[in-house]
Amino acid sequence: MTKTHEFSDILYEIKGRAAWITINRPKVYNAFRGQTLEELIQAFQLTGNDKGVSSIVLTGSGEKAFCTGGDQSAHEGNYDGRGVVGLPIDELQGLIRDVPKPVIARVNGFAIGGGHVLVTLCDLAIAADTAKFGQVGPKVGSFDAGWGTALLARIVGEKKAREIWFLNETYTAQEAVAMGLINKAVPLAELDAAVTRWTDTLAERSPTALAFLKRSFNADSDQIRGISNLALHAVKLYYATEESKEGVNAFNEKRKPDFHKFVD
Ligand SMILES: CC(C)(COP(=O)(O)OP(=O)(O)OC[C@H]1O[C@@H](n2cnc3c(N)ncnc32)[C@H](O)[C@@H]1OP(=O)(O)O)[C@@H](O)C(=O)NCCC(=O)NCCSC(=O)c1cc(O)c2ccccc2c1O
Repeated sequence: MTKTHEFSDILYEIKGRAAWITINRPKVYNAFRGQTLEELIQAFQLTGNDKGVSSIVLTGSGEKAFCTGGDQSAHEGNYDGRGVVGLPIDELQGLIRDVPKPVIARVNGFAIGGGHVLVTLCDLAIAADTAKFGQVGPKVGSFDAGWGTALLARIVGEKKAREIWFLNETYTAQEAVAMGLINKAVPLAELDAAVTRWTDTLAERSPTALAFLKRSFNADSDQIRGISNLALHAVKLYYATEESKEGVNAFNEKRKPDFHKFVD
């Protein structure tokens, strides 16, 4: 059975025992603005309370992007919504951790910036072999530290995590499997079938056992929440600087940033 709910920036569908949450802003490569995060938060709350749902699939619409993080066209010193930096991103990230059901990232294209952090936070991740992964913070005047750095380091190792954040290269789906960031890469045409195999399997498992297992994994890394919170307030201060604004402006003007004129 497929049930749907009405949103503007996302799609929310129940397929069998799985909730599929799709960021639906393909023109900006599924970047999120304040409204997108409000809707994602609502959708995760809906699924959390739905006893008929065994697992949650988070994805992006189209074939270009899973999610490219904050919408840079809605970023003027701060983003356009509520919360510390104009995005209630800490609430969404907390919900992905706290919802007592496995969350699967279905990575259909670029997972960049805040989109990369979402993949890091999801319990499982499966990607099309065309997907690309990477961090851009120091290129665009931002950083999403805490879950984005410390949890990433637990997953891929310290050296790799530092490489990802400092050099801002993009990585293929195969490379993401090799570093442990995602579980599996499959041809794009087989992505939905592969995700559905996992959601069908999860639907056969004991929901209570899954919930306790998720909580047990979380308990071991939950102090990272404090680092994330601290970093979010640090980013707010950073966004007020000309150095950060140079990164956002350069991305929107499609040019290379020149950060050194602000720090030399
Ligand atoms: C994803 C890319 C590597 C793709 O590059 P490519 O060259 O293939 O394509 P284009 O660059 O031309 O992009 C196509 C098209 O999409 C638009 N677009 C892509 N990403 C965004 C975006 N994030 N916001 C707005 N628009 C976007 C692009 O402008 C093009 O539109 P046209 O109309 O010209 O066709 C590359 O696009 C890329 O690197 N994108 C990422 C850009 C980025 O800066 N992302 C935000 C990083 S910061 C962040 O995500 C973030 C989020 C948080 O929630 C935080 C919370 C707390 C602290 C920090 C946070 C934070 O840093």
